[in-house]
Amino acid sequence: MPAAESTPQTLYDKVFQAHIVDERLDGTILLYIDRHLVHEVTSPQAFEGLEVAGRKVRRPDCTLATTDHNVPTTSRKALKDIASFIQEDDSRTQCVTLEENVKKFGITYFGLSDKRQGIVHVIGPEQGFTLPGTTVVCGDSHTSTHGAFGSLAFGIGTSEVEHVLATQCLITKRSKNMRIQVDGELAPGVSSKDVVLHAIGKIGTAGGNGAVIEFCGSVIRSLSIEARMSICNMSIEGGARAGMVAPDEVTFEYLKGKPLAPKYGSEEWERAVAYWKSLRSDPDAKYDIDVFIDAKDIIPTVTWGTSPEDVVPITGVVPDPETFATDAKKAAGRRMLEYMGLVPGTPMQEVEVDKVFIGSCTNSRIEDLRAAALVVKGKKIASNIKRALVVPGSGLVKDQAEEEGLDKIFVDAGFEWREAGCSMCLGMNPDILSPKERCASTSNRNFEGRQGAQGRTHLMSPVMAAAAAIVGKLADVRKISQFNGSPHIEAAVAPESTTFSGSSSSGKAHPDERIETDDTEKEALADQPQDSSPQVNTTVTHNSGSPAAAAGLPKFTILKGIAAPMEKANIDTDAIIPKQFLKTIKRTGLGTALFYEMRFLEQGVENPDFVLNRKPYRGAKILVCTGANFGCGSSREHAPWALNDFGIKSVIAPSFADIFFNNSFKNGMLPIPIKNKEDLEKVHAEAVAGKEVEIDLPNQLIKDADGNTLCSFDVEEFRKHCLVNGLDDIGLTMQMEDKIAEFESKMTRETPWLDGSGYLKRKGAGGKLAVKAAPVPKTNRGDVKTEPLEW
Ligand SMILES: CC(C)[C@H](C(=O)O)[C@@H](O)C(=O)O
Ligand code: SF4
Repeated sequence: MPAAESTPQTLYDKVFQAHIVDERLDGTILLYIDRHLVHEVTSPQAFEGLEVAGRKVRRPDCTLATTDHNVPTTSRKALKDIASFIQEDDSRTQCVTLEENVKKFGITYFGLSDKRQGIVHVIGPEQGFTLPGTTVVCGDSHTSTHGAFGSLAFGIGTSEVEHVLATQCLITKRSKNMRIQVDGELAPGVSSKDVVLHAIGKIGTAGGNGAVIEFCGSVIRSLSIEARMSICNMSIEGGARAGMVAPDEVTFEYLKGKPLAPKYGSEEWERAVAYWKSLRSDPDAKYDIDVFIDAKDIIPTVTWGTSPEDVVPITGVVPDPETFATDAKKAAGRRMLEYMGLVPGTPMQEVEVDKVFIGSCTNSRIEDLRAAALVVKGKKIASNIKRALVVPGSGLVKDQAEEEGLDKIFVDAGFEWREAGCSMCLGMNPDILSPKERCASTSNRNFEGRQGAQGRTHLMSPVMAAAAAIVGKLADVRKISQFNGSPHIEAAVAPESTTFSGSSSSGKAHPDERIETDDTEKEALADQPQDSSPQVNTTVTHNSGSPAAAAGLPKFTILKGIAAPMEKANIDTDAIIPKQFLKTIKRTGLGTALFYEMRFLEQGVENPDFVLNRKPYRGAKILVCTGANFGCGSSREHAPWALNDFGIKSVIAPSFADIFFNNSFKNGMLPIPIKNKEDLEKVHAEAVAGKEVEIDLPNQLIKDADGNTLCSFDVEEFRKHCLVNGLDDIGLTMQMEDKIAEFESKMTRETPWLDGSGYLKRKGAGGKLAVKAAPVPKTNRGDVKTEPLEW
């Protein structure tokens, strides 16, 4: 177990410190990853990279895969295999490719015929795969969800997925410590979703940039694990790398009997709990940013705009952009209201709704469904509601809800009761909004086009979405339901069978308890696609000759070219590349989809006003954006791939979202944060004038077309070293094999419960793994053979 440090540490410091494999003088850290979740959207290119390089998955026992984003949520009664079940070609290809990859690389996989399939952030906790004090990653921004257990959990891009698959490590830096303390008591009808929406409204979508947020205070302590997950889930919407809650009795109680947690009552369980109890911030620990929220200031909250920070209490009105602080904010506000079809001053409760979506990794767990069912019970959805969907987060949640009779309550009220998946949260599957349709949604992002092109999303809690379905407008749930306290706290307890009409509750406390621990390995392996199985579409092949996979990273030294100006703040990765283009299994060819919604009018006609459609910006190599928080939202590496493919190799902006920033470097691109307004304005002016700009990375200078220096910039030494030399950091990390193996031996001694104690036993625990024997990379993605032993 990690030794106690003398200086007071935060929860984040403790977990981070315990996972350091190696640290360079410049603060670059090789961090060990305990748990890796994999889904079909962000993994195909990573597996392809492994294959091309002849690398293996280092820790199949610590890797868990499922399909969630692309899967239809219609009945699976007729399911034979995924290849025949998914109609849409690209969605099918991604899912089939994942099945091929899990088979090829020996990874535990929950497919559509497995009750444990579901949204990746629902199934990890449900299985006890997520444990306190662990590092958890996934190629998905909402990995922050798992921080509710006191784990350090964060989203990564596809290149990092490949890095973790190959090395079980990541190259990273320390984050800042941020604390959000919520004290007091939640008022009746106020959910944990309201807490997090309120917090994001307060700090803004860039408020947590570069930081890990620890949520604490009496309100957080009073919440169930599921309610804490909803809060940590949306830390990413507050710009943070991760969100964490210190593990406590509530956490331990949740983990009892989970298939992949240490066996309850065993000596290992006792050891684990003793360690988990040490994972709380020391009394004098210092935070870089402190935020206090009084619970009495939180009432049911909804969003009005197209960014999660655009929140308003349900009792409020649509804000007037003319009252906003700056011209840029006024302009952004006007655009949002136009997009959302809203008029300033309209009471929020007068806004009519077309569709209702209860689901997503934020709010699709059993307590969410129980809470929404309490509101809906015995009522009917309003006649203007075109569709109301309830999409459980996993097959096990669905089963549990059905045992409690919740499905009947929803169906009787007019809701559709669906199968597990991401569904209308981002509409990569058939569940989408039509243009201009307005949705009351329990998901986490209200970006333009998120739930369907031109769709209008209002974020809210499950009980508020249920109320909107009943009233037909955004509604204050407190007016139609009686609450004794926070809905989440009430719903944490399984109802008696009499509580819900039609319930046949068997008294089982939690969905996953239905799987006998002894059978877990058998069950997991039973769902692995078999070699002879017709469900693997053999027409899907890995193109090992793919130029993208084999081309390597070009060296970045001097970049000179046209710079395109942009002014908008919070340009999210959904805007950089919308969801319909994520269904590729390649890294290339995405340039045509770049800024798709802004760049093209209806029917693919170019928007003549969009900067990249104008001369000379069609050939831009650089983007200069004066708005902050560029690349926020999803972890999709498709965003830098699209920029790169278009020809843009560097983005200059006041600040960047963390995952986009990382992803850019992994593709040989240079994101340059320039905080100094005057400096940024000088570069922006050159861009507006349509002149060339020169970026000199070795000297860290930005110059005008005549070679005059406009400003200097900062870049981390290690990142610069990799860019200038075109280095493949996977190869560099693999040269650290001895240190990684030594670290793993230590972990096996100190935290043995993390060694794949569940479905797949670790092969050769404590020793060196197959990675040493892997053939020398065929790829030239970096000069791994000639570089010194340094990373
Ligand atoms: C597809 C994936 C990269 C993405 C994410 O990272 O968040 C998705 O889950 C989303 O919610 O936009
Ligand atoms: S945010 Fe939505 S799309 Fe992304 S993982 Fe969660 S449910 Fe899936």
